[in-house]
Amino acid sequence: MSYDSGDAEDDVPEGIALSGAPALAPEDTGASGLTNEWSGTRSEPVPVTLITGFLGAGKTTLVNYILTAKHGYRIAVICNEFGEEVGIEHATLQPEAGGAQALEEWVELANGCLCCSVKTEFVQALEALMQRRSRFDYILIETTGLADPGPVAAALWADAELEAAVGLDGVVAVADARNLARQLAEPREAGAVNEAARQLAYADVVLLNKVDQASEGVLTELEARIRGINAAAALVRTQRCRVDLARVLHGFATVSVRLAGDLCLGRLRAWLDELLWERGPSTPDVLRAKGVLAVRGCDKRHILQAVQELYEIAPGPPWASERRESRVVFIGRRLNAAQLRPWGMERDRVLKFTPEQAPAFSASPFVSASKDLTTDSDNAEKRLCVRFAGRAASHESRELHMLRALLGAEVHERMAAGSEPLDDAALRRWLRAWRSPDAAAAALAAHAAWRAAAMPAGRVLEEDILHELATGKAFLQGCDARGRPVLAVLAARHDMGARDLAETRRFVCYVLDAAAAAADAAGAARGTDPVGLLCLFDLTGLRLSNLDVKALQAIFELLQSHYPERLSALWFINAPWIFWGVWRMVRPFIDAKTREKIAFLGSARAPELREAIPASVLPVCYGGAARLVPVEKAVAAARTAAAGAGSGGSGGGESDDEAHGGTHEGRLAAAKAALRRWAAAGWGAAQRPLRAAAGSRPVQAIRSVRARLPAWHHKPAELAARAGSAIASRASSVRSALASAEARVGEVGGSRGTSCKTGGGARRAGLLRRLALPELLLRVLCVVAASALRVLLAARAELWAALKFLATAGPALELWAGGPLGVASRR
Ligand SMILES: Nc1nc2c(ncn2[C@@H]2O[C@H](COP(=O)(O)OP(=O)(O)OP(=O)(O)O)[C@@H](O)[C@H]2O)c(=O)[nH]1
Repeated sequence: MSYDSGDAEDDVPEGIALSGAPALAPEDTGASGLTNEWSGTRSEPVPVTLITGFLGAGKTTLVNYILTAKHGYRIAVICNEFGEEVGIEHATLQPEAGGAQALEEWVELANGCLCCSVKTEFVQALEALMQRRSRFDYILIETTGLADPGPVAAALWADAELEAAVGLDGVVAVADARNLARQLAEPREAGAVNEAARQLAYADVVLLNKVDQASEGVLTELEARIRGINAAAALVRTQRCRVDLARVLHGFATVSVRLAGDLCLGRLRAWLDELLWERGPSTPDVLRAKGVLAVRGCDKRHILQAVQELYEIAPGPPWASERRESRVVFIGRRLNAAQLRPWGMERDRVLKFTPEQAPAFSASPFVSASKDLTTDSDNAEKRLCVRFAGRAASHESRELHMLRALLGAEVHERMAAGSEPLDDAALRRWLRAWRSPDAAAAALAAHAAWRAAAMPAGRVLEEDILHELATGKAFLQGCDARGRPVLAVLAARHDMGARDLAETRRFVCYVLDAAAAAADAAGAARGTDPVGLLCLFDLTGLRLSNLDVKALQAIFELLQSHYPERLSALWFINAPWIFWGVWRMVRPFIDAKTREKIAFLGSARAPELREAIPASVLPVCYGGAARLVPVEKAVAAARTAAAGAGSGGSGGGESDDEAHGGTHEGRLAAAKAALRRWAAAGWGAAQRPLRAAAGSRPVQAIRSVRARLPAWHHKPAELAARAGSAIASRASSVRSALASAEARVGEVGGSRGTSCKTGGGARRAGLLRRLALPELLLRVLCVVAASALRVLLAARAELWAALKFLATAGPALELWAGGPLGVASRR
């Protein structure tokens, strides 16, 4: 559809839409109800409709129907057959019924399924087809009954050239009313979702076909099941796939609009907001708009770029001597004269449209997003985002849909129980990490099972990570300039000899859960998806005893398997030379995507830190003004805030100290804190004497101490102040345990024989501790060895000369000595 300009531009009334594709008269509207609005301009993308459906559902019947209906399109069909039956589909076309009149190209792909084994051939076939682009207006792809439409649709985006040449117009799933229930019930291996469900999940339109073969009751039931799998798809009952083709083939139209004179930018924006955001079944569906604008009071041209709902208006080069006018091309569906004319014909509407007339739009967050983008016209990254956001969004929503359909109710329940509800943002993270709905669904199911087993309480309890918390090595600050929660880890406070790897893993989960919750809260406050976290892994003062390959591997393994896309950046700070050996061992276990997020900063005062993190969040040790916030304190504060919000603020006031102070529990806990203080050298050291003191029930004794140590044990100052009186009053048993433990410490000393650890672990720990002591010596030795090597290398020329001299002087010396040297010397 287009509006023609006539011959002379000057004859054109101001604001009339001009040029474009040859128009079809209303009579060209076929019985199908479809109006051909395809402009035929060669550079525009060809719409592609993917027809999917289980075996025998009626896909070929639909293709036949489309080819024989009156719609004016010239159609290319790519047909995928399974096995060797090439030619059968083509033969089933019905020329006697006027069939194939619209058929311009027929490509068959055989010996495999489009979504897997012949994907490459599919892309090649499509590319070859595009060489003959002028012969057709539309492409239909009929998949095999077993194909998964996801990978086929994704293949259209596989290659930049193809992406520009074709556009996925829609996915149509044909469902067989007679057999669908049975097809959906077919079990698949390892809980996989069967093909029929996949096809429905991916569809934009579902044709519930063969309605003549099912009762009304069955049809209603099937409709409910289809809605359960894909509520967003249009659902149409059909017999022999006879459907209003406007619901299946949409087609794109191109309308060019020209407007002489200057535009008021604010009012144009208001109009665009309405056009792009207020979409309805009968309003224009603009997929793309681009053009040049003459803006009132500005000597520069303005460039309009719009992709689906997002648009950008950026200043371009200045106007020269040519006439100032605006020209815009709209590409989309349902672009007709009546609805697009306001922009062109009713210039008054654009020019006289007051901002008050559009209050609904100004409240829209998207409007402000658009405005943000327009203010930063030089930002190429943003512009790129705008350009591709629309297409990416539709692809992603399709995949989200699929992922939701693939996940069972059990996974949803488990995730909710594990304090990880599967909202859209969470699903998007898993999709981005695993790249396909299938892989994401499998990973999510495994994750939900892991989390249910690892955290039966739904979260890591502080009492299960007491030793790790006591080290005081993890801190959760506020958010950086990009809204990323900042996590700081002081690696020098990690003691490999004293840690228990299982507890360290729990601790990592605790910290990541806290950071993830902070990211979610920040996202919710902004009204956007949460962003990832920025982790500062500070290696300042690292010693051999802090080097823990397994713990580092555990961090990356957990991040990759259970916290996908939660990490935005990981900055190692001040890595000393001893770290590089460990890094070399850990690096192969880190996937490429995570590796890209890692950077090494040479100093705690690196400017990157101050650039990325506001001073109010950046700890003092990195040049900021903030205090380090221990992660458990951040968690407690978040919980108090949540409890306050939940109970109107009444329940959040009581601190842990107050809760425990004065009670038996409080005093006992204080006594344990004294134990902790006494055993400040590490939990491992505390366990040994305690075990000895507890006599025959060491495990129970240790458990009871661990269980009773409250989360607030990390406040040594307060606890130490109370410990004396508490021990004196009620906790006599603990005191005696302490006394005997202290006595025992003298006897046992560093005895490894009484360690709670397994023999191998304890020996390693002891070895490392011993290694840690002569660390300086080791460093000196290394330096000496390196210097010696350097001297040897530098003196190699002299050495070589000396050897040559010996070789030549040897015979002379022999002569002088009266025989071989050896003989001479023996004599
Ligand atoms: N009764 C009835 N039969 C139908 C209907 N639609 C299609 N059929 C018949 O169902 C059979 C299978 O239809 P096709 O269009 O070949 O199905 P298909 O999905 O292409 O089959 P495959 O290519 O094998 O996956 C044919 O005999 C059609 O005539 C319908 O609405 N009612």
